Amino acid sequence: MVLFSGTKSYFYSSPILCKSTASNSNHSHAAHSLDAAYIKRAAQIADNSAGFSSPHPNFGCVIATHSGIVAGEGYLYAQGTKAAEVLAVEAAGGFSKGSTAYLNMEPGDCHGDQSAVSALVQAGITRVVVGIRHPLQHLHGNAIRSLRGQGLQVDVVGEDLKSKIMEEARKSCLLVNAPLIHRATSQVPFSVLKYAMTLDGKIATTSGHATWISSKKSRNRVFELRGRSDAIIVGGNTVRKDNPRLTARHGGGHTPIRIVMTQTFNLPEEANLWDISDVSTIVVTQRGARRSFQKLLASKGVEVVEFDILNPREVMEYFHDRGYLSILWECGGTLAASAISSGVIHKVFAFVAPKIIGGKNAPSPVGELGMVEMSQALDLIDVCFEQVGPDMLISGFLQPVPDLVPVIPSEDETFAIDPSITPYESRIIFFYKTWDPYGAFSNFSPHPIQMPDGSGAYATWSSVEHYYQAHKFVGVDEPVAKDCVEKIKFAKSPEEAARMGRSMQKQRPDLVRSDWEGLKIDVMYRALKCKFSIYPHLQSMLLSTAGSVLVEASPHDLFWGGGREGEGLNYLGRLLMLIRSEFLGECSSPSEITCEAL
Ligand SMILES: NC(=O)C1=CN([C@@H]2O[C@H](COP(=O)(O)OP(=O)(O)OC[C@H]3O[C@@H](n4cnc5c(N)ncnc54)[C@H](OP(=O)(O)O)[C@@H]3O)[C@@H](O)[C@H]2O)C=CC1
Ligand SMILES: Nc1c(N[C@@H]2O[C@H](COP(=O)(O)O)[C@@H](O)[C@H]2O)[nH]c(=O)[nH]c1=O
Repeated sequence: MVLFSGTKSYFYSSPILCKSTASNSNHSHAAHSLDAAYIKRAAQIADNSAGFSSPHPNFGCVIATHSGIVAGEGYLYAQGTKAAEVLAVEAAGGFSKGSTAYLNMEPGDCHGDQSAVSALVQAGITRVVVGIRHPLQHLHGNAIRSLRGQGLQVDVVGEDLKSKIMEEARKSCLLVNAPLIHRATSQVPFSVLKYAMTLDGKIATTSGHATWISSKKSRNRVFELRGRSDAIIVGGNTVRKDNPRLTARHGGGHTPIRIVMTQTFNLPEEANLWDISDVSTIVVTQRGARRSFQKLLASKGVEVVEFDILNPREVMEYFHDRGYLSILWECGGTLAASAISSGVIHKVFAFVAPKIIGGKNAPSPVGELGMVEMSQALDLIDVCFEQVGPDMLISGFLQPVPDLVPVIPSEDETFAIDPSITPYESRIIFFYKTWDPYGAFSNFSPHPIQMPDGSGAYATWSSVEHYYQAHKFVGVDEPVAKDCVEKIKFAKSPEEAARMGRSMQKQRPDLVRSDWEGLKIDVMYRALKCKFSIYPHLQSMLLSTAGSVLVEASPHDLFWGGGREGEGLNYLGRLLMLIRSEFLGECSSPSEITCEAL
């Protein structure tokens, strides 16, 4: 279970430290071991955010004093929350001075405010050890350069620190961000195929019955795997046979959405997956398949996305563009074979139960791959064996974690922020996720705003998203609505605020203020105006885009975003352009914004 703590402040003498101080002759070797141990520890705590930080990296930071004692730790909880380095120096307090900071990955300065770098510098850290450089080109090397420029000693594992133990430490850093590195390299989300099979290799009986093959303990483990994923995907036949729920029921943790892939759209009218009160479901299908049934599902709140060519690669490319980091495939053998053949599966988790069911036609975990000789078999890499209750869990990579040389090119071209840019130069700047070159324009960026409430008193909101989502329910005279506003206000991340606001709006439309549709643009405008007024560097970034069209590259949000093929209304982009014009003195601030005014 992932519990939010974000920071831990404690002092302990590590066993490695005892060794290192005991033997002076072996001092440099001991110091080296200490560096490796703390880099591994940084990777270990970074893993706490798996599922939450998507599609951004998992970051961990350990601060150790000159004498090798851990003074503070922190990890990035989710996108749009405080950087791991900020949390670690807060936890270490005065002990940061003269200490060493260990980072599993070079921080990425996505917002022009260098919060991680300045936290380390201001706290008086004198040395930084970096496990791996940031893999994205527009962020790669920036923080390291900046830290060195400010006089800190920066040692990068594998460059400045080389040895076998350092190689192991580096590997732990690659593994903790394997989904990110795979995603960035292959331009599809990191995909894990998970299945449960009997000892004789069956995933169901001949009749298609499959509950249960693996033990309760194994299935609990599956809930954890779900909690680390952005989405779980199954094929239409699994929906027809199993009527699954596909929820992460281990308590706490991230809640993935559910995806059904169906060519025929021959799906049941009633199914657990159509209950979207807690989690959303997206059905991806062939263009034109059973349109009337599509409408019926849409009326239940299920999202349907049509594809000209429905195959695992196209579908994964779409979810990559939608910002998904990792996907758990819990499908049967037919879809699994298709996904493996398309090259989109990166890792496999196979639960093997000590049971035999037999059956010549009972399905197996992977269908036809067209292989005829054993030499063609796919070998798993970095294989792990683990006993889970009575079952054996075998896991391994189908595709090795790519190394970071050469650097992975950024999706979007990086434009230098240049105030001399001519207003006549027209181009489109897309932004979406907070780590994009213009990611600070996203409502999920970690920039708190101060906004007046009904009585005129100012309150702080952790992000524009927190403010926007909560305002769906502001002023509604119902205790549940008031409670909802408070819960959203104190949501731990912008993503959680968004999830709470959206699901409450779906479940209890009666609690949404009656004037919301007419008001929402104005609410967003005011929040954005505040954000770009109080952060000078964000205002400069916005002004530097003068002459460019700003588009929120959300392929699914057709109101705030630009849509998949430019069919979206892009109101977020439009509001930003309006605010930019106001800052440039090209227009005055309107008293109230409506759709028509944009
Ligand atoms: N033990 C385990 O771990 C699991 C067992 N199972 C069992 O497996 C059986 C179902 O297996 P299976 O039919 O393979 O599973 P799936 O339903 O997961 O996959 C096949 C279905 O996927 C859809 N699909 C869409 N695009 C493609 C594509 N490009 N290639 C292939 N399929 C596509 C089709 O749906 P459509 O027909 O709607 O067009 C197709 O029938 C059930 O008995 C179930 O209980 C299932 C999951 C896990
Ligand atoms: N039968 C089987 C699995 N089957 C998978 O789990 C899905 C059901 O999930 P849920 O409805 O959330 O409990 C089912 O459709 C299939 O994808 N998984 C396992 O770990 N072990 C098992 O023995």
